[in-house]
Formats: sequence, C-alpha cells, structure tokens
Amino acid sequence: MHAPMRDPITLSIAAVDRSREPDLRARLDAKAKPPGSLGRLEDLAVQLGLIWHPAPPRADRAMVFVFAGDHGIAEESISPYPASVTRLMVGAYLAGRAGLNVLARAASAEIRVVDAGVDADLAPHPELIDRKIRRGSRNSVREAALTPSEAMGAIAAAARLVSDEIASGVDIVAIGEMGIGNTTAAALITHCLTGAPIDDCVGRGAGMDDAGLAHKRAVVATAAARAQPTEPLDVLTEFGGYDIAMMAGAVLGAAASQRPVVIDGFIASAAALVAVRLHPAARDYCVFSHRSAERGHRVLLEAMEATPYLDLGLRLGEGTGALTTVPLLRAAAGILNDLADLSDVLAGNFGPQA
Ligand SMILES: Cc1cc2ncn([C@H]3O[C@H](COP(=O)(O)O)[C@@H](O)[C@H]3O)c2cc1C
Ligand SMILES: O=C(O)c1cccnc1
Repeated sequence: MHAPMRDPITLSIAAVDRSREPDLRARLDAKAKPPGSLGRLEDLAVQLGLIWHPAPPRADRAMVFVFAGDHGIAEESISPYPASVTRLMVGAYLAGRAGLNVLARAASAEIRVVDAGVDADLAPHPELIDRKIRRGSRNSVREAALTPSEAMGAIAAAARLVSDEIASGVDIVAIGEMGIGNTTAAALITHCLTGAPIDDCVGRGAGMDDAGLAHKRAVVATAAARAQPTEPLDVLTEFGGYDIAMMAGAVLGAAASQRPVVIDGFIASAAALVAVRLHPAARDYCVFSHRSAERGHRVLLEAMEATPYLDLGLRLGEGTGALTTVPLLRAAAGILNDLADLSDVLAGNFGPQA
C-alpha cells in the first residue's frame, strides 16, 4: 500500500544520506580484493547501498518502462522516418520482436509498454498500458507542444505507474521511449535547460544525413526563437512530448519510492534533467547507463555530472542502453551483499556458515 500520488511538484523525494558513504566504502575495502579493484562497480555498489539504506540492496526484479508518443514537430521533416513508425514499433514490442524485447530478455527484465500519446487508436492489448494523453503533441515550431495540465498529468500518471510496480516488488526501474521526432524535442529541452548552443544539442537522431542535420538545426532554431523558457515545467510544456513527460514522471516515481532508475540515452536523459531540475534529490536515484552516440547527450551528462558506465556507440533508444546496464546493477549489489571479507578468507573462514 502507498499514499495516493500527490501533485508531482509537491511529491516528496528524500535525498540519500551521504554520511553513510564512508561506511559503505570501508565495507567494500574490507572485502576479499585489493581496495578499489572493482573500479566503478564499487561506485555503483555505494550508490545502491545509499539508496537502499538501511536494507541491503536488492537487484532481482528489473522492469523497463517504454513510453511511446508522437511529436507534432515531426511534420517539419526533422526525422528520416515517418511518424507512423512510432505505432508500428509499439506493435513490434507487443509481438516481442524489437530491440527492446531482445535486450530485455538478455537482462532478464520485465517490460511495460505505455501508450503516452501515440497518434493512432491502438487496438487494446493485454500488455499495452493505455495512458494516452492525446494523439500526438502539437508542433512546437508554432505553439506549445503540451498544455501545462497535460504535462502535469503525464508526470503524475507515470510516477504512479512506477511507484505501483515498486510497491509490488520491482527492485530496478529502467526507462526508455519510442517517438519519431523526439530527438528534436530533446534537443530543444537540452538547449533551454543547459543554455548550450543549438548546434551542440542537435544530432542525427535516427540517421539524418548532413543536409537533414542542417535542416533539423534550422527547425530547432526557429522553435527556440518562438519561446525561451528556462523553468523545467515550462520547458517541458513548450518543447516536450508525452513520452518525455512520462519519463520525467517515471524518474520522480522511482526516486519517491527510493529505488534506482536506469536512464537510457539522449531522450531519456533530457527527461531526467527535467525531473532533476524539478526535484534535485531525484539525481541520487539516477544511474546513467551509457554514452549515446547522439551529439547532445554529452551536454546532458555534463549538466547532471554523470559519467555513464558503458560506451558502445548505441543510439537506438527504447530503453536498450539502460537494459545493457541492468546486469551491472546486479553485480554491484552482489559485491556489497555476497563478496566475502578478506579477513575471513585469510582465516580460511568463508562466512557465517563456516
Ligand atoms: C525503426 C525505428 C525504431 C526505433 N526505436 C527507437 N528509435 C529512436 O528513433 C527515434 C528518434 O529519432 P528521430 O528524432 O530522428 O525521429 C525515437 O523513436 C527513438 O526511440 C527508433 C527509430 C526507428 C526508425
Ligand atoms: O540516445 C538515444 O536514446 C537515441 C539516439 C538517437 C535516436 N534515438 C535514440
């Protein structure tokens, strides 16, 4: 049981207790290995230890939430693919045949596919969660993509979904998206929230060529000339999408329930930055999986002082990068929970049962 979801802005998110960190580091240093020899897995173990304190971290049940939504700005020819690919890929998720499904199987993760705002009347399916706010966002070159109440509603709906699953026993949350045009929305969010130049925020997305990239930059400049918000909810309303708003809500839901949330690539990181600007303490719960090949991702990672774990040249989205990192969280929890102390090994004593 949990309290009813409050207004996402007044949602209560507790920062982790950093005073526990030296104790966790000392515990890791006492284990049967040279201090620091598990490298950044030890940092991840510390983060999980802080999140779960005073309980030992658990990392058994992982669940990826994929939020699908269409973007009005797709009518500006900013993607090499038509908007109809969004709903077709949702079909592929439900058929179990997409990159999402393959990588979720490899990570032993459960999948939740959420219709956040696909521009189609999707047929009901037992594994499709209908949270559709609207059939696609508005074109942010001309007008705000979302209304403030749509943005708030999307955040609240996703936060609720995630906190309900955590209440039912999910240990690790991962987030991803599907939405043709969403690298343009994410670029606009990145530009507004970090102040980085547009050219540093815009990349090739699903594979724009040089001419396409130049056009995409011009479209982003036109939209950015219409409005220059800096407050996170205003930025989300002007330039976001239902997929991005729900990913921000998912981050807040995981943080409010004190569970780690693995952030996928560029678009998911833009949503995470919105969440962190709304609630700075949410940063403590974010695990940044990988460095995306998409140009603007480095700007977002710097803005959140994040060093991702993997650099595989990924640029798919769908939560695939977050899923490749799930085994690292399991390893990190195992290091803290199961690795013997060096003193026991040196005494020929392998733990309480010996
Ligand atoms: C077949 C296909 C599957 C995808 N899965 C994720 N994306 C990725 O590409 C889209 C963003 O790129 P842009 O902003 O250039 O449209 C998003 O849907 C993202 O998740 C895909 C893209 C395609 C074409
Ligand atoms: O980093 C990502 O998640 C990404 C990059 C390009 C296209 N789609 C997703």
